[in-house]
Amino acid sequence: MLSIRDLKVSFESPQGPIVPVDSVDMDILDKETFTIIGESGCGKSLLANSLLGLLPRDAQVCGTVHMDGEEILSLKEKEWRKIRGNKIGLVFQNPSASLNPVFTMHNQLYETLKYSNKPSSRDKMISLLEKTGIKNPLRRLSQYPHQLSGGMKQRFAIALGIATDPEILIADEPTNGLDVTVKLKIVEMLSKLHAERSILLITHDLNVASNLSDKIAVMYAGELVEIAPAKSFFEKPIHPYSSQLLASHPEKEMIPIPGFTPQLTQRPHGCRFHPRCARACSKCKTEHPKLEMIEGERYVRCFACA
Ligand SMILES: Nc1ncnc2c1ncn2[C@@H]1O[C@H](COP(=O)(O)OP(=O)(O)OP(=O)(O)O)[C@@H](O)[C@H]1O
Ligand code: NI
Repeated sequence: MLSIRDLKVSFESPQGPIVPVDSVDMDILDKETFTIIGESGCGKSLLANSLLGLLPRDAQVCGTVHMDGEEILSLKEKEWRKIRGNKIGLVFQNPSASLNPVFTMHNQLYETLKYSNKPSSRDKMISLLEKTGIKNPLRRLSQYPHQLSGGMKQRFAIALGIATDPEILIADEPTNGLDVTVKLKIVEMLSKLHAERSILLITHDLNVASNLSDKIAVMYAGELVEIAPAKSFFEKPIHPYSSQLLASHPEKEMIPIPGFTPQLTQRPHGCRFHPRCARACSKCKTEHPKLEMIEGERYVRCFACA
């Protein structure tokens, strides 16, 4: 459904070009929940935003993204607007900041639907709110963002994301900052939506990832280092970074990964993870591994594992 090849996002910097997203290859299938995990700053949000034509002005992007056979990366802004919302929906990372405080829920939904030429009847709006688990939808429609709790705002942000019935929904940290009970409810609601469309989910939360995903991609220093079906990934992560990331989780052994993620201007030669990797050999210090298929459906970027 969405096929990404050799996607790169780069910027000019005083120290020369930096490449926060580097040579990403991945496919998101129909009705699949594809989740990207990885430490802060590894390039997850820039990757997601490049699929929406929402990169900062000074970003340079290359590679290809095909959606249902059509290349979308090279589209002009006017054409992007037709895709954004209609074919690709977005749940903003921070609903408190993205919801307009002077508009009621009704107005915001109305604008979103009108913008993409979708019917904006009250019944349609009520069913969207019901679908995202918002109780008393009729009363809620006349309220303003400040009258809603954090969890309710997040539900509403998801309602806006799916309002135009996109084929794929991109949700960047949809449970960030929510308390545990609210988070669980949002996860439950997202898993219901999952049957209807593809979802690209970005999260730091490994519980959320394991509950919702069909596939997991692990990103490190701008590159995907592992792609695997979620079940086999959590049973047996293969890339050393993946295993260390899982082990560093508070609910697991909580063993921190030694060292730091490299700065964008000082990425190590060879495998980008080698300075932090317990299994690194001399080849890892000099040669750059490719993402290779090792078992059906599993891809790993590692000399020690391939
Ligand atoms: N406009 C920009 N100009 C230069 N560098 C940028 C720009 N936007 C982001 N970056 C850099 O690109 C890297 C990746 O950023 P990105 O926001 O994609 O990370 P992330 O994986 O989503 O992190 P987080 O988990 O904290 O949200 C970061 O090091 C960031 O500093
Ligand atoms: Ni991010």
